[in-house]
Amino acid sequence: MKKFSVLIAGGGSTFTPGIVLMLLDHLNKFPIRKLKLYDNDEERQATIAGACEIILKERAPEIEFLATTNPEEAFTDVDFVMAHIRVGKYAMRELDEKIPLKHGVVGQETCGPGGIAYGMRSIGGVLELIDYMEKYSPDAWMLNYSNPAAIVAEATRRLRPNSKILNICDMPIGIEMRMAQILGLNDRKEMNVRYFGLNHFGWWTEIRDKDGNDLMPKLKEHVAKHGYNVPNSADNQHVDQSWNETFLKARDVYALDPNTLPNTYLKYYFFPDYVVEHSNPEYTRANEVMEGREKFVFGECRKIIENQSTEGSKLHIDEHAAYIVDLARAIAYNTHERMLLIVENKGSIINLDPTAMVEIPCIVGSNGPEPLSIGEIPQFQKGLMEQQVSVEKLVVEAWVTRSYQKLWQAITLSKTVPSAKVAKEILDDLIEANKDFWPELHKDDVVVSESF
Ligand SMILES: NC(=O)c1ccc[n+]([C@@H]2O[C@H](COP(=O)([O-])OP(=O)(O)OC[C@H]3O[C@@H](n4cnc5c(N)ncnc54)[C@H](O)[C@@H]3O)[C@@H](O)[C@H]2O)c1
Ligand SMILES: O=P(O)(O)OC[C@H]1O[C@H](O[C@H]2[C@H](O)[C@@H](O)[C@@H](O)O[C@@H]2CO)[C@H](O)[C@@H](O)[C@@H]1O
Ligand SMILES: [Mn+2]
Repeated sequence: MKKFSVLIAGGGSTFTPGIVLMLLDHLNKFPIRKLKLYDNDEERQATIAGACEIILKERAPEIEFLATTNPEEAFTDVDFVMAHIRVGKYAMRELDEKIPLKHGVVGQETCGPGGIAYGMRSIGGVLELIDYMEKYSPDAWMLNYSNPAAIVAEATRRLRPNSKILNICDMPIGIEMRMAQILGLNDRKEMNVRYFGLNHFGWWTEIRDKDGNDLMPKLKEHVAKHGYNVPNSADNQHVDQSWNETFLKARDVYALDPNTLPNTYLKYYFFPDYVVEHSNPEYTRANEVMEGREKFVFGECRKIIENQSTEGSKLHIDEHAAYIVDLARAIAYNTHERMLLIVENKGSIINLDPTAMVEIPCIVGSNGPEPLSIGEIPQFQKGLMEQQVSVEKLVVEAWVTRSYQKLWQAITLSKTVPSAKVAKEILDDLIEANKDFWPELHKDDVVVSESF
């Protein structure tokens, strides 16, 4: 069996140790000969890499390991790049969340103005990774889950149309694992799903068991009462109260269209007033993550390095992340696995822009994804999606043309923002905060108005 060389780009990520443990747990399905970590922050990556090296020595000493900040070393002789970078790190996530909130607008990592700000930072970072991959390992595939995946996907569609990048999100997987628990199934793979939308903006339209029985009625009954909250959840990723609130709020999101089951992220678009009322502008999700997951993961890695052993380590496998192995296997072994990916519409949704990047089921094989046909979508979703697709396209247009005007339009168009005036105030604050990361925007086409 061929063994693969894998590069994790964003090696210093809080998710890296969980993903490395997951890869080691799946070596029988996806054998690895070389595992490399790449990051542009040497110090941050060193802690994670120090621990990963010991984990590998203990569990799979035959795998060659390297951590580097040198792109040539990192990207040479690689079959798969697993990309999870966060340009600007948590310090910038905190501002993405707090700046809009200061203006009474949803402050969220990937939705609304925060997601737009993050997108303006991520585009350059992900393009850089693609260029390194194509230069040093032109046959490699990039499995990208760097956020905001919707904007990153639109940018790569437009600026690197022939690149071998697959954009994927684990939110539907996390929700499907909860659905399986609600239904009393052992595995989400016992369900066949139909789903359509954009990243962090979608709906399940059909869920059946392997015999074709409709599972939606039982799920709807649960979601109408409890959202996606499940007693004694096996989910070890979402212990924070804010996530439980998000899973519960899905019952109100569901009420908007009881024909479908929603992605949890829709709460930011349907109930922005509720979200703002329930946010603390001084303490957001970024603060929770910095005090929670980041401290925990880096603390555990330091202990492993200090003890030169993983004995007693509380780091756990990120079982959610097994979807990355499914995706790599689909490419490597032509498995034709059916997976939700973010791909160019190209007529899959008949009544939507063919160039929109949509999240839909695809059959994945060695040549990449073959999107399934979705057909016509209802007016409600069509209206919402057209608005959100336009936001995402305008952000990429703003980045490409360095246009303040386009970015102002993008923020104004977001369903989370009440007016062009508020959009402009948020934009001006975001520009100041992001001056080390965004391209400089020109105001050539901006008309100065004193009337608002
Ligand atoms: N698609 C999904 O469903 C999904 C799920 C979980 C996390 N994520 C994403 O994964 C990423 C990592 O999340 P995290 O919370 O662990 O963040 P993190 O800040 O802990 O890690 C990100 C790492 O990327 C590095 N980095 C930033 N810019 C870089 C560049 N240009 N080149 C190389 N490295 C760079 C940083 O130094 C940092 O070590 C984020 O983009 C997050 O949104 C996506
Ligand atoms: O607020 P965070 O950093 O905890 O989470 C933000 C991410 O949330 C989703 O990813 C979840 C995923 O749904 C779940 O299955 C598990 O793996 O944990 C992830 C992180 O908590 C979302 O899909 C990502 O895009 C977000 O970055
Ligand atoms: Mn996601």
